[in-house]
Amino acid sequence: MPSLPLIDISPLYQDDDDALRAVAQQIDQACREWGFFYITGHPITQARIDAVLGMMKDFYALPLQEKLQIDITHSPHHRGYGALSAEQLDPAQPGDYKETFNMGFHMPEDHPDVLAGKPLRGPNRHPDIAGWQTLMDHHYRDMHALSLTLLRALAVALGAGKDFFDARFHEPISVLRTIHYPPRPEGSGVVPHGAGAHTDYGCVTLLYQDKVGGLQVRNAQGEWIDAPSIDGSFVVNIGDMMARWSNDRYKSTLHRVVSPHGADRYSMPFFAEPNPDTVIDCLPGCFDADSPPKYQPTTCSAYMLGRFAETYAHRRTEPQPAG
Ligand SMILES: O=C(O)CCC(=O)C(=O)O
Ligand SMILES: [Fe+2]
Repeated sequence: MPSLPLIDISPLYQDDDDALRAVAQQIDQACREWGFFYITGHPITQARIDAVLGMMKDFYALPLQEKLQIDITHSPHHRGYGALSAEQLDPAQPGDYKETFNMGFHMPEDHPDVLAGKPLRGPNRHPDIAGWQTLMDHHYRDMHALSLTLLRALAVALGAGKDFFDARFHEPISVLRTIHYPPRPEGSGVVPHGAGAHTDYGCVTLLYQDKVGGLQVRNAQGEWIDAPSIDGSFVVNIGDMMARWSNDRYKSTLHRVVSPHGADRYSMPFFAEPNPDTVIDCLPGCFDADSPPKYQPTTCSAYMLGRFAETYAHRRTEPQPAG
């Protein structure tokens, strides 16, 4: 069975347009066929990943009451700690057997957008662990930079001009998330879902996963294939907003996480999502008379809020922030 493509993106750091086009061509093919691929040759070091993993293990080991000090269900900006079952990625299944920490693009309480109640804008909420905030802020900035490097290649691949996404991502609502999947409870006969089958909502996701395994991707034949961890890589996948932007030229592919057996699993997706007012409309090179635009234009924030309401129970009942 063919496995997911692996692309070395180091040529993107050469400041050479031919090298950019060569990588863009490989990414284009991977996004049309799979919507999923691995990248190597990126600048995030193993030492950084290990530092973040160490911090997150300390955080998840805290008593629940302490983690709930930054409960995401009390955050209009969707930041902080999500307890087991807070998210239900597959609405046909029970809540996901995982706990999470979400952070985004930090905006202080007195920022005009926050005062105006713009959705998904606000300050991050961090646990009180020495060194946590400095490390996570640093990692968020580096993952944002990596996502922009990839988005330049995607823009070239889509014929949009290499800077197309830069202006749309200068104050993004991208989310850095850490996830802990506890070992599944044995003996009850019920196997919980680590993460139910879903597509991601944003543009691209860059995922670090540890060696435990469990990520599965649905291929074009409808079969679930394993996407195991590969040393030094991130798994990259296209989200629904990019599928809309590209008129489904690029696939937003179903994936899920099988709850681990007898081991804790840790992962870290970075969801690249543009500035909230960005209009998501079919790109000029992605439609013609034979294949007209399939989707109505929307904005990034309208789209995201709609999707969160489908997967977080507390977001269906709470009034949504205006804006
Ligand atoms: O933890 C993983 O490997 C994948 C998580 C995921 O798909 C998500 O959070 O959207
Ligand atoms: Fe996902």
